[in-house]
Amino acid sequence: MDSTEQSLFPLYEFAVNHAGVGIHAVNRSGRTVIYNEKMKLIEGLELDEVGDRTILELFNFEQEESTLLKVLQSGKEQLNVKQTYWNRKGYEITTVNDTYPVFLHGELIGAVEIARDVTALEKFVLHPLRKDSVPVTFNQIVAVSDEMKTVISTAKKAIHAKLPLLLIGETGTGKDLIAESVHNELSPARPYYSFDCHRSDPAMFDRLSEDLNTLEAFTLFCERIDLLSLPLQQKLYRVLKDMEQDGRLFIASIGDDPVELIAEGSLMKELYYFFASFTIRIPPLRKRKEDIMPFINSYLTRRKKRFGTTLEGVSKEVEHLFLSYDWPGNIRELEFLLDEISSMATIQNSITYEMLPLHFRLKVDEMTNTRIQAGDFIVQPQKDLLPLDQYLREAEEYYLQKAMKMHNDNITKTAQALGMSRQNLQYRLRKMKGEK
Ligand SMILES: Nc1ncnc2c1ncn2[C@@H]1O[C@H](COP(=O)(O)OP(=O)(O)OP(=O)(O)O)[C@@H](O)[C@H]1O
Repeated sequence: MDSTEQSLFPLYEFAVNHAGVGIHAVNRSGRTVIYNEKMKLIEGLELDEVGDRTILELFNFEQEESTLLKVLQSGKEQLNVKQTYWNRKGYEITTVNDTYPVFLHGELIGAVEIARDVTALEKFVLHPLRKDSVPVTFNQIVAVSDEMKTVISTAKKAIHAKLPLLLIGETGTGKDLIAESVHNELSPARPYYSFDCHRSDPAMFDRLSEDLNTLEAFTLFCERIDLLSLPLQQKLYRVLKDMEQDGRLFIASIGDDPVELIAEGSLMKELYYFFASFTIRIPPLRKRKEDIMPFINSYLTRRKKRFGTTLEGVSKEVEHLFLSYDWPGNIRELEFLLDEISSMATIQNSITYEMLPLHFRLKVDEMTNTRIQAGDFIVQPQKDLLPLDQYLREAEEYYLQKAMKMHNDNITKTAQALGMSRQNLQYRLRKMKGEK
């Protein structure tokens, strides 16, 4: 390297450190070599913490979740990947990342990730009812399907019983809304505490008991207790046991079947029993598609009232797509999509296919093009052969879908039948749905 190039280094360094996007570069073996100021802010780390660690040591990533590692392994760029994860301080972060492999003389020497922080934006768009600062009540919950009607009527029974309540459901199914509605129906005047287990550290448990023990009556909602480590679950259990008394209502939520969570060691049995006097299972949206259109109508009406937008409905084609799609992120995913569409709409009355964001169109196109049939795997002289990779991928997808169906979508049983770990099966299913 000549001295002119060397003299440019301080300029490069300055530019990298003052860039408005996070920049993280790793070398061929995954060790961090560049980590700029903005990345430090996004990920809540100090530079000396980054030191000489690999990214797997730095974050609570599963190996397959890190885009930097994926790019190092594949040598292919990954653009516009949305990633939500928890950094080492336990804060939830959402970024949109572009990750590139870097080659020198044709040889891969590392990878660079450029991250835009959208955490604040996500939080804002993901809680529109709270955005309106209207206290959440059962009236705001869309419940047209029989399944959701049962959820609401059971929640109302739990209010009368005044017993702890456990809400079980995938992410985005509305557990938070139900907890808040229960509280507001029972006694809106008393304090409501929502304790976000994703983001808590041991010190927060001491604060929780200090703050709450001074109060006679309150509602405490512990959100996603299954995301706490077992030692912190034990700590929470002890804090809660000390707090139990009349006038205090405890609600918790978990993201998966409790029997499975206990069996795999992610949920402490005693903590489960503490909350399980009443349990309510909120089915995923794909199992109650009757709620999709009513939710869209209620969303558009609310938006029209608030922002004077013109959108009033969706075209037949879009309705058909929405009803065929599986909504792995449940109502939250649908709401997020509607936020995206309505913020781009100008004078339209109806959401048409052309107004759907590209990422969603790609997902549904893939879904409609790849309904794989058993016959697709029969080798016939009149049919072109598929490349082996594609054939194996499609065969795997077909086989997993069948296996899941045979076991009523139960991950543990399907994984057992297929002789693989639950995590491995979940990873393959996520990959199949196109989630990163
Ligand atoms: N039945 C519903 N009616 C109206 N809005 C809903 C309904 N279900 C969910 N939502 C909306 O979807 C979003 C996600 O809901 P919520 O935060 O309650 O999900 P959650 O099950 O608690 O998810 P997580 O487990 O990720 O915390 C919220 O913005 C809420 O407004």
